[in-house]
Amino acid sequence: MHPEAAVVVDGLTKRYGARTVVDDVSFAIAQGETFALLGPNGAGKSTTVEMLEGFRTPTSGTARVLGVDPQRGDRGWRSRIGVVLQSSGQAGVLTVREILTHFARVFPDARDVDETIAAVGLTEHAQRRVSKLSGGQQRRVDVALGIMGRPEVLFLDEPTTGFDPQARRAFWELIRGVAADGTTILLTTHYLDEAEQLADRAGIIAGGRLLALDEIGRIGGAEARTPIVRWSDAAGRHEVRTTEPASFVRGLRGEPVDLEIVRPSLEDIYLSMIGEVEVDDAELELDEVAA
Ligand SMILES: Nc1ncnc2c1ncn2[C@@H]1O[C@H](COP(=O)(O)OP(=O)(O)OP(=O)(O)O)[C@@H](O)[C@H]1O
Repeated sequence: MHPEAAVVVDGLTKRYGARTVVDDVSFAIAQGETFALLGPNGAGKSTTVEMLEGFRTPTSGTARVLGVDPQRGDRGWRSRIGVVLQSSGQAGVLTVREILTHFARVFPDARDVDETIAAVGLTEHAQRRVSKLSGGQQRRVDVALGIMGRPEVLFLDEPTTGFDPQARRAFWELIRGVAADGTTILLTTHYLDEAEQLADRAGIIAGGRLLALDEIGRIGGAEARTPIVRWSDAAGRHEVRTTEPASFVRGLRGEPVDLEIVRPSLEDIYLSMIGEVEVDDAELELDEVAA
């Protein structure tokens, strides 16, 4: 179906009892592509990623990573995959260099330990115990471990949670470098600017269902990105959506107060999509209560 794709997900579904947390999700990620999975808390992002990593068993549907069913991935397959889980469980008593040196031995073609430490900005802390690092610094250790084995496919589950803005930008640079080397990346994040900075394409998931799947600049379609003109006058605040904002503004009389032209951001589009699902779910719950 997608002979060249690094990741193929087809009808992937995960149920816990009567609850469907991933609901018939399908997408493919081409080799070398960076793909972002976006969605609110509890949407099913981590569950999807963990099925691709082979850590959870799908209820139905199929997943292939580098052509292999993750449930059947052997050590050879695993050495081609890099994983940064949502929550880390690093051995705190080891120093940054010790833990990376230890993991470097596991991979057939590991990166140089000190280069990797430098890439994640931890050179100054290389001799410190991981338990003594800040949350954001510990997260960088997780990222270092994820890229250590030069993976062909890298899974990053909320990699920059707890990073300060400077560290986040440094991380983006690092990931751009990893992507430029040809690595396929699946990223989950709550930071829409992070997705815009890094991803070629994105999927938006809510309530386990994939709501949108497109190039990052096209999510929501052209309609959703139509510019908005806002201004005030004696009658109040006005808002008009138009594909020709300049002509529209020229047609306004006098000097409109607080005039602005905005192009809806990915965040605006995302929030309106998620809002619709939440309204649907709320209606469903009300129906259930009424029934
Ligand atoms: N082992 C489990 N048993 C039952 N329900 C589970 C289990 N693991 C996850 N869930 C539920 O599945 C849903 C999806 O969880 P998941 O962690 O995939 O969401 P997420 O999109 O990654 O959210 P977040 O952004 O908060 O990390 C949640 O409602 C969660 O409570």
